[in-house]
Amino acid sequence: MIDLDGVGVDFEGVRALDGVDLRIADGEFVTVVGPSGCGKTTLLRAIGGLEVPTAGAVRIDGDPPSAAQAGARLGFVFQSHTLLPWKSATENVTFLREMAGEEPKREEARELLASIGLAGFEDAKPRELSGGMSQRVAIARAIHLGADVLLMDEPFGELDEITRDELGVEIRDLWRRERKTVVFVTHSVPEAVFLADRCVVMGVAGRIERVVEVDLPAPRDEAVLGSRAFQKQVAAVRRTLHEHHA
Ligand SMILES: Nc1ncnc2c1ncn2[C@@H]1O[C@H](COP(=O)(O)OP(=O)(O)OP(=O)(O)O)[C@@H](O)[C@H]1O
Repeated sequence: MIDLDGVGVDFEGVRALDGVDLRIADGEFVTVVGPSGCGKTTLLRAIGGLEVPTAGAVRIDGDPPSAAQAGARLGFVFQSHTLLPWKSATENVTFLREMAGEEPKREEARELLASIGLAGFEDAKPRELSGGMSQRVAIARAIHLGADVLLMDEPFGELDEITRDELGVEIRDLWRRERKTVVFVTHSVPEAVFLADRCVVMGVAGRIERVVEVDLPAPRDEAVLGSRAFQKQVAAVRRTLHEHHA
């Protein structure tokens, strides 16, 4: 359980987050959407313990995020690729555990890569991988680390729309298989709705305006993107965003 209680973050006169209350249950997929500068990244960083709140508190299973981080329970996936260029895809997945002094589990890493569409690329170097493939490696790395909370900041932001849609379907599948808790920041309303159980809509000035329960079937494929139910949910989130973005 992730628990944010009255969380505020100030940066030299800028209020990036203001009185944020949010609870995320284990195994939930929550997306955070909102206009540029509304505090999405700051919210994610506060959950991950990378930003210390100036008001309120973040708890992960009752502990501060630093405790969850120390136990390698948090996995980060960011927009730009953070792979080591001289290591293969498999080595990029295993190296964080090796750094922690563990025996590398290469077979496990290879299987994980294959399960997210990288069969045949296990030995490829990052320069041989497309942007979408690199993000798959970064996701596999977070899972291999044993993280049970995945914090994702616009991980598909630099990808073309078709790759984004494909990765969206895959990340939902992976989430259903692995039962991780996912907090996923995005600018894209359709992406936020497609992926989420709940969609946190932020407005200006670092506030949560509304949390939308996404009422779509749990297994989701590309066909969902064209459904009326999906379009209705997207419209509802857009309305909330525009109401609070005068
Ligand atoms: N380290 C920092 N120092 C000063 N101001 C900051 C810092 N980080 C963020 N801010 C400010 O806090 C506010 C929220 O920023 P944040 O990056 O969380 O927004 P965001 O919604 O993620 O934006 P975007 O979608 O453009 O990435 C912005 O006004 C930003 O300029």
